[in-house]
Amino acid sequence: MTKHLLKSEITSGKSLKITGSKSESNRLLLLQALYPNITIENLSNSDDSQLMQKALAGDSDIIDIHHAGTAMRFLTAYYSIQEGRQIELTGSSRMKERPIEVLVEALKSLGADITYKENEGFPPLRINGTTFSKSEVELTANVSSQYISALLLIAPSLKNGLHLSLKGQLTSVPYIKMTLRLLEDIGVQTKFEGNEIWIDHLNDIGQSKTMVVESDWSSASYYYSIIALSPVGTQLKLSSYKKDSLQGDSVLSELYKVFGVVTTFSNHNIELQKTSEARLDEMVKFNLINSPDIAQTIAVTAFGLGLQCELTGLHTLKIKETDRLVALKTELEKLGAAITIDENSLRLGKSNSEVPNVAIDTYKDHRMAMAFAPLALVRDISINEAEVVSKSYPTFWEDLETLGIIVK
Ligand SMILES: O=C(O)C1=C[C@@H](OP(=O)(O)O)[C@@H](O)[C@H](O)C1
Ligand SMILES: C=C(OP(=O)(O)O)C(=O)O
Repeated sequence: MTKHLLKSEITSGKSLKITGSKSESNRLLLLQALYPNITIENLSNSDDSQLMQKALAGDSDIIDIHHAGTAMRFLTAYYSIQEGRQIELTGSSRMKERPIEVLVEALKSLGADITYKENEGFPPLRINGTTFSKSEVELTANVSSQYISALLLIAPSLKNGLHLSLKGQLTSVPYIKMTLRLLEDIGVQTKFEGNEIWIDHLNDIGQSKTMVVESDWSSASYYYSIIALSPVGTQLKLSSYKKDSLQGDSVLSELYKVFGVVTTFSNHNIELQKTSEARLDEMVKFNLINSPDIAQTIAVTAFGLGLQCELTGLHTLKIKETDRLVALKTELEKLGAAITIDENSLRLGKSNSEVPNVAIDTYKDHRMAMAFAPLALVRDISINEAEVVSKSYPTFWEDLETLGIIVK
């Protein structure tokens, strides 16, 4: 379905409650399956978290996790240690193109029994659950941090815990730290020094423990963009957020200052306010190696404001829901932007922003749809296959309408 967004202003002073973090939720769901005394509050209502929850609750021997990357990686590790259980883990056609070899080889070196059903190095996988014989593992850390988090999540269930040696440059480090913080919160001893991580065994977590998921910062990015593209003085409140976040994307509160957006934390809310115009002569430069999921939002904000920008640290973008570098270039160019990309970066030059009637293609990528929607603050814009947003944020379009954006 295509959504047509008419050029609109939002009503200042509104509040929205954003669903729980998909990353925290998927980690906690896996930990809950291993340690049933965990109760989760503010769980994400995203498709990805529902798929994860359904997989863990069922006893099917074929599990299809569709488009959910974290679920694919975390469940690969989980089923590897479910002794006696034999499953096939599969996903969407795009999932079958997203590499998983680094994780599978690491698990196999620990004793896992996993085979590739179609192409070497890619889902679908056949997993025969077993008991691991080893507790030391080495793996490449520059492809996806999800492989590392997957191993960390099952590590306390292993008889002797786990020692991981990470090779190469680490990518998406805040997601590794999020996993470690959640493990610590349920009572697991962890140590992360240089490129080495040690996780102790934990038999059970004792008394029941309630874990409250903070709302999703990646979802908040679209509102940072909306406020950045709004007139000075416009305000918006989002809940439930905290200053000491586990989510690396909370760096938004710093990064968006350059676009004139100031964040105030109070009482589990963040208030975003546009306080000044962004300077048109400034080239915005960010390295997003720690927060790859907000690259699309930032590129589109800069374009909407008529700013030039240079984003680096983007080498993981090409193996996400789509090749996000190519998708951004193609769609921003339709709007008149001057874009160059390479393996690791994107440069937005001076653009011709007078192009009328553009429909943005989303390539089955929720973040393509949501990143381009804020352009409705400065122009009419259509978004194709708009339903893709449900991967992480099912009520996105309704929430935009609540703010006053006209969506048809
Ligand atoms: O662990 C996680 O929850 C995630 C890690 C990141 O992936 P990479 O480590 O592959 O960059 C991020 O892009 C993804 O949306 C969620
Ligand atoms: C990359 C993402 O998710 P995943 O890797 O879990 O599919 C995302 O949500 O932007």
